[in-house]
Amino acid sequence: MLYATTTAAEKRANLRAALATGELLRLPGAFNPLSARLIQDKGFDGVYISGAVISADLGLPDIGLTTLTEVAARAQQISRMTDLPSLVDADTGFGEPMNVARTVQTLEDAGVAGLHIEDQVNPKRCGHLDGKAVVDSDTAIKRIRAAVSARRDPNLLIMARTDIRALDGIGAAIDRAKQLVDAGADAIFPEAMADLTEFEAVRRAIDVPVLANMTEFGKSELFTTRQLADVGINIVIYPVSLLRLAMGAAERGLDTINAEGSLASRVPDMQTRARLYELLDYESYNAFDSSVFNFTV
Ligand SMILES: C[C@](O)(C(=O)O)[C@H](CC(=O)O)C(=O)O
Ligand SMILES: [Mg+2]
Repeated sequence: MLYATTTAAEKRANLRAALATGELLRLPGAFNPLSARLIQDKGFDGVYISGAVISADLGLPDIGLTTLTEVAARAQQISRMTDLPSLVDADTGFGEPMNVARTVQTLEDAGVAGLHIEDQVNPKRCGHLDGKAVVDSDTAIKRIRAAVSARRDPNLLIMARTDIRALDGIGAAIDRAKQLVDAGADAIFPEAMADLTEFEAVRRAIDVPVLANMTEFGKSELFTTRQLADVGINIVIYPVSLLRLAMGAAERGLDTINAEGSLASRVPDMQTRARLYELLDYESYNAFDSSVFNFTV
């Protein structure tokens, strides 16, 4: 009832332990706190909190318009609704290295299990679009050093994302990944890999966990969990997927009202009231106060 019973410290320790098994962890993007409950209910290993989704949710493009305060507030709302560890997208860290340090502490306070900081210049953009620019190695390294030195819980996972592949190729991505690991990154997010062999090359070059971003309509093919596990990937995210699915269904529903004058034909596609209440754990509220759940669905 009300929120997760697992503490943030336990979730971070759990994420570390899960990564240590070497198994591929699957983290769908929770587009709201309720969807985090669904992700947990379906047996996934964690939730991803996407910057693209937080922006889109506000009706904004993913070009660095959201603030640390907004991202932390959403990360907290989502994280507290699940016992699973959450991994949040901290974009470029919201400023200079000192801002990165403050970002890490703020997101740590929000209860996330991990976060990633990327090496794009500000204003950033989606990693799967053309026209990106990245900062030099020195700046990228400073961001990660600042992030690592700022955390208070040593289990908070600091992941470094590099966007350099799209600009300078896979060789540069591997070099940068190594530098970021040397700077203290606990894991690497190589963005916009062209194919599986590139994921494999990054995997071979470093010995910390590697994340694969299976975002749709992007630069990477949508590999299966089997394919990713076979090349040694440790975390796969589906960052915007649930939002895309939900918005696709919403569009079709609105078209149906326009075309048919009713949503009756769409009811079979909908989550039922009973299932929603199950996810909300409505019954526990009734156990707390028996006047709450005195009806049938
Ligand atoms: C992972 C990502 O950073 C995100 O914000 O979810 C995006 C996803 C997307 O826009 O498809 C990304 O830059 O890849
Ligand atoms: Mg992002």
